[in-house]
Amino acid sequence: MSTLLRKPQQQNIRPGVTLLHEVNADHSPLHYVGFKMIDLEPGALYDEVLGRTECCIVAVTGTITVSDHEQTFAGVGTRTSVFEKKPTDSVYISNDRSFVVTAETIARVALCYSPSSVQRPTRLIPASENSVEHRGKYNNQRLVHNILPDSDQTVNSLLVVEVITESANWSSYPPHKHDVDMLPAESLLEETYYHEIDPVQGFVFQRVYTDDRSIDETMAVEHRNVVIVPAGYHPVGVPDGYTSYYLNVMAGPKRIWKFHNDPDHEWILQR
Ligand SMILES: O=C(O)C[C@@H](O)[C@H](O)C(=O)CO
Repeated sequence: MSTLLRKPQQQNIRPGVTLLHEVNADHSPLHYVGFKMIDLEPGALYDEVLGRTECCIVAVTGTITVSDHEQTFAGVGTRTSVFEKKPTDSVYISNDRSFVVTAETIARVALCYSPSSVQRPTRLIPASENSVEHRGKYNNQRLVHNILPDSDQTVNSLLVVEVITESANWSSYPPHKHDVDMLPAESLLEETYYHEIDPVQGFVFQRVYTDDRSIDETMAVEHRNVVIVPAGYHPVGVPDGYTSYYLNVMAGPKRIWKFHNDPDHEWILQR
């Protein structure tokens, strides 16, 4: 049985609010990354008091209002499906603040957390600020929406990115890792993958493995599953006929994404 694959739970935590995933230091091997996925009915309300963690609230689908009790952002969210392949809006809330999310429509909301002690301003991250990249060639093509890339210096630890991989393509490939704090060669970043698949009965494969194979899990990942990457390489393969979406949350001791390709497979890039 996999220790890194999480299936969605259906826990009703407030009226109209369903918790699908909760990944934190109590329930996972991760120390720097926390993650929740919640589904909201129209009008439903989710609130939270942040301790020593910062939070990026991603309107994955639907439209929400987000308030930190000082500023309120209405109409947050741009799409009804992640497979519309356009960026969405997010809101950054710093540590030692509280927030409330209210659903204007049916909504899927990702809450991405990392430990933080220095307060930063609350910030709307509009879809228009996401840099969009088309990466890879041959059967290695994917579309990337950078929500909080390492070039954005307005937050303390969090890195957040969305990736859409077309049918019969690979992403996070050739396999790369970022699990050693050895800059400038490599940074240490833990990571979570929240997956969606179109159509929903599909699956993708994700392997998480280290050089010494102390971690080596190959998972059949279904719609709305989460994969935890405490360390190691973490490529994703998408079967023919299906499109993959995932939302990555990364954090570590230093806020820089410096990865190391698996030397056995780096030749892929030379073609
Ligand atoms: O380029 C990709 O295929 C996406 C990955 O880089 C993904 O965001 C990741 O693995 C981050 O470490």
